[in-house]
Amino acid sequence: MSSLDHSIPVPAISRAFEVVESSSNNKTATHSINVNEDDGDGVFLTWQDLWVTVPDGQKKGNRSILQGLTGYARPGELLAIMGPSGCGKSTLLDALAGRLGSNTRQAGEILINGRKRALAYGTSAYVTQDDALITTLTVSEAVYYSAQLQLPDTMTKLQKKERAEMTIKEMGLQDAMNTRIGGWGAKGLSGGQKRRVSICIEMLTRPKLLFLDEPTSGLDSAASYYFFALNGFPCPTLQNPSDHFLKTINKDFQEDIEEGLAGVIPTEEAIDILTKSYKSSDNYLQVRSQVAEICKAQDSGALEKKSAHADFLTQCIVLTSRSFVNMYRDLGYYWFRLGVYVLLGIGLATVFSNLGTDNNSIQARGSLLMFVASYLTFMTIGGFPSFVEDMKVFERERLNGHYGATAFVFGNTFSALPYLALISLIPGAIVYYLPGLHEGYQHFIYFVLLLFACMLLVESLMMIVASLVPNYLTGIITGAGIQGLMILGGGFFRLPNDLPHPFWKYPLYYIAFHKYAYQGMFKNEFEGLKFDNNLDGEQVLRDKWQLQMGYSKWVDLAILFGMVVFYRLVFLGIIKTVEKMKPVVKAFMSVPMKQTTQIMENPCATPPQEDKIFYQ
Ligand SMILES: Nc1ncnc2c1ncn2[C@@H]1O[C@H](COP(=O)(O)OP(=O)(O)OP(=O)(O)O)[C@@H](O)[C@H]1O
Repeated sequence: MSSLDHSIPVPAISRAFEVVESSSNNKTATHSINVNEDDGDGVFLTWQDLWVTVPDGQKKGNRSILQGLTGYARPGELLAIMGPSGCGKSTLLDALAGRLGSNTRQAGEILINGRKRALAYGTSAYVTQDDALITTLTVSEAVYYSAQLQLPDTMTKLQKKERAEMTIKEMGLQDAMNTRIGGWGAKGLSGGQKRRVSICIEMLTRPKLLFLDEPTSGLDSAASYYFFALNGFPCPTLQNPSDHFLKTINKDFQEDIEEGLAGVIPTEEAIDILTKSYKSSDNYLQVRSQVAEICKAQDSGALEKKSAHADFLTQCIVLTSRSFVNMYRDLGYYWFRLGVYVLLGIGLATVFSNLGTDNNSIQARGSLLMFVASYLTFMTIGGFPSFVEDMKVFERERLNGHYGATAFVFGNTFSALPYLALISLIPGAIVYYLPGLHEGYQHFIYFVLLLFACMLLVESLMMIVASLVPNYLTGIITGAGIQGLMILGGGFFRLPNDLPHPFWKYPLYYIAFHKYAYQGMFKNEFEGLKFDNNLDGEQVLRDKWQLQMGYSKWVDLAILFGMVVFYRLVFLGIIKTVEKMKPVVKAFMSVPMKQTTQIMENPCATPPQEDKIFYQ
């Protein structure tokens, strides 16, 4: 049996509890590290004199979040970290898991089995505070899709399904298996159940080391009880020990506490007493000697390399299928847009009814086509919130190494194609046939293909925006702003020869996809048409719309599809670059601490050692 099997159910997270060391701020923490039972090749994690600082915007120096922490976690143990909000629990967990933000500086030593090394895929897993889950999936779907992605292809589909079901049961979620996770606007699982789904997904590979940021837990802390009692802060009878300890060291509500909750000693003083006492206690010495012992004993300890996850093709297929189901169930992704497009199509058809072939119809046809190529495609930004949600799930799964960025881009692109085809075809047919645009099914097919390419392009553009600005409001404004500029420079509102040369003509007119969309649509519409006074369509294209007539409408369409590929590659490039740059920025930021200005929050804190190595 895998070592993990003993520690799966969530209640186990709150059963064992040990404070290894309080920080120099004297704040213990509530997050947990679950280290699995030793089966001979378990993971020993030690950290010594761990410092993390961030730039302090106001004081132009650095602010220490963690100050000289030392501790250890052994296989088969569950370690919970407690403390008031904002004291640095997540930061400690991030530092131990090698996930600190790029603006942080880290010093100290974090060792795995006595050595500085990165954890191989499947050896550790991290469950963050936010449950970034696909809300439209049921529990069993979410876990099974994840099993297909994470588990190697040497396992059959049935085995993966069994592993998923077993893990769901181990997490006590069997009654909610067919319940959708739910989110905004659609209640599904409770907050605690969502946490368990997140944990369940990370348990699938049976990691040896599990980092849990705020699992639901009540704490049992006999050890800490005596820690505190000896220093003059005994836990009153009938009071939850963990509540008492947190109240004692919580500076945020100091006044209330001083008014009688914790006695007469001010919080700062209490923290000071506890810090000094801890630093001179046997416990502290024991922790340090334990760390030294572990490092010595495990110095040559090999870390088993876990088997690989599903191969690239499986990842692409599973991600496409998962994304397809999500898009189908998420009304905001395409269905709502389809409804609005149909209404707009009917609106356009009535405004531009009976176009005819008189000279007035030239302007009317141009305006109708421009509206379709610009405004209908512009509305694709309505799907932005769904893209952002997708990106959040991707980021979580990517950080945990579930699959590669290329597979994600592949899945996201291919799952969207059928929906985009549908929302191009149905409203496209209404807009095309009701007003009476150029007769002939070949013209209609071209029109729909071009609309499809434009929709795909705007989606690709918005994915790029989502990867750079993962915030609904700023993302939508950014996307709208970029498209607004492109529409202006596309050669309709100001004809190509009249566009001011700097910026608008060179380069914007040639970069904006609207140029190719207008040109393709206009050629498709006007070529072959005859208007009153024997005016032919080609003449209109050349003289009125100032189009470049040296190449066919199919070239415009090909350029648009080429742009789609280019945009998607840019999207992939951004994701990969951000991933690659993060460790570089982190390494750059991780300069020895003595070179930085310390803003010491606690006078008892010992300064960090200059020659410590930084953990990645
Ligand atoms: N990358 C960062 N840049 C700037 N400040 C940071 C960064 N990471 C953490 N902090 C700050 O460090 C402090 C500790 O944050 P952290 O999230 O570790 O606290 P926490 O104990 O986990 O809190 P909570 O229990 O509320 O989640 C906070 O004041 C936070 O604003």
